[in-house]
Amino acid sequence: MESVVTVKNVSKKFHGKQVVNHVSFTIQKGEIVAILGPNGAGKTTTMRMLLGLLLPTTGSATIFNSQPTQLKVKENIGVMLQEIDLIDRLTVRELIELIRSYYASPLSFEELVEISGIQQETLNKMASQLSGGQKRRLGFALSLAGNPEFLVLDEPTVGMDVHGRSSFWKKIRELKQLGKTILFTTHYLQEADEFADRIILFHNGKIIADGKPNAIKEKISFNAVSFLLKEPIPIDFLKNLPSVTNVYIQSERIFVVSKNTDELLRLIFEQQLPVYNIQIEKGSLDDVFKQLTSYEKES
Ligand SMILES: Nc1ncnc2c1ncn2[C@@H]1O[C@H](COP(=O)(O)OP(=O)(O)OP(=O)(O)O)[C@@H](O)[C@H]1O
Repeated sequence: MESVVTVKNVSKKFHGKQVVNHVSFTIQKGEIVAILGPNGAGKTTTMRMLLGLLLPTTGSATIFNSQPTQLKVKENIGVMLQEIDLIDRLTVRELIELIRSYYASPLSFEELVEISGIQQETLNKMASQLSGGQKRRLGFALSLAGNPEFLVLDEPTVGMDVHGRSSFWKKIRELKQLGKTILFTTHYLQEADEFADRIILFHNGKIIADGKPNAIKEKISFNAVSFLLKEPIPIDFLKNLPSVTNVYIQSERIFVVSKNTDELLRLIFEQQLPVYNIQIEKGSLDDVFKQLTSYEKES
């Protein structure tokens, strides 16, 4: 198998604070990989180090076995960051043509408009006056201008409406069929689950899971009993019950994560805990993500 990306033991400290902590992964040709994690998990920082936009404190990152800053690498990757810098006083049409002109074998103007879903009436608008969703489409078109082998997309669908998202993912699938390698970050767990071949889950600057969406869900899925309280119960009391691995709160509902929910239910009834509206929860990736985010709020 041919590696497109190799990240080895990469760390980053900002003002003494470790935001990426010894991260390593490789990406093979043709893979679609999602980097998923709560706000501040270190996803964008890792992506910026991978692209050579930020120097790692330790470790190294290569693309096509070369430094990411080398021209031959840059020519072969398409990048769409969260903020796109748009040159003032250029229309969408002019901007696409300008970026195309930097490449020896660019995709045709028509192909870029078609793939990115930019509407004809948008082409003559000033690029700086586009809506959030239109800017993402333009960013997508610009990232594809050089017909790259490797695409790096930071939160690609933010600001897109439902129709925009579904046509975007349809195009990503077509690009995969052409053998392209794609790395994207997302906050939409469903998108990662549905469209990625593999998910790398980040938390607190570390990779906490890496694998196929199903395997990840299996690995980190959990069962919980959730309920509302008639009167307060100390969180520590719940945390110390047998089989309980975590307790967290969402909108007044207490979630008690347990390896054995039958046993937990028995204890709740036996000890006549002051709870009502009891539910059994089967954890999904979404729940795990919320759980991670709630850890963050606690810390
Ligand atoms: N240039 C910087 N200087 C100082 N701290 C930074 C800098 N860039 C990022 N950070 C901090 O590093 C941590 C990780 O940020 P990063 O943007 O990589 O997270 P993320 O997982 O991409 O989050 P989000 O989903 O919110 O974009 C955060 O605490 C952030 O405040």
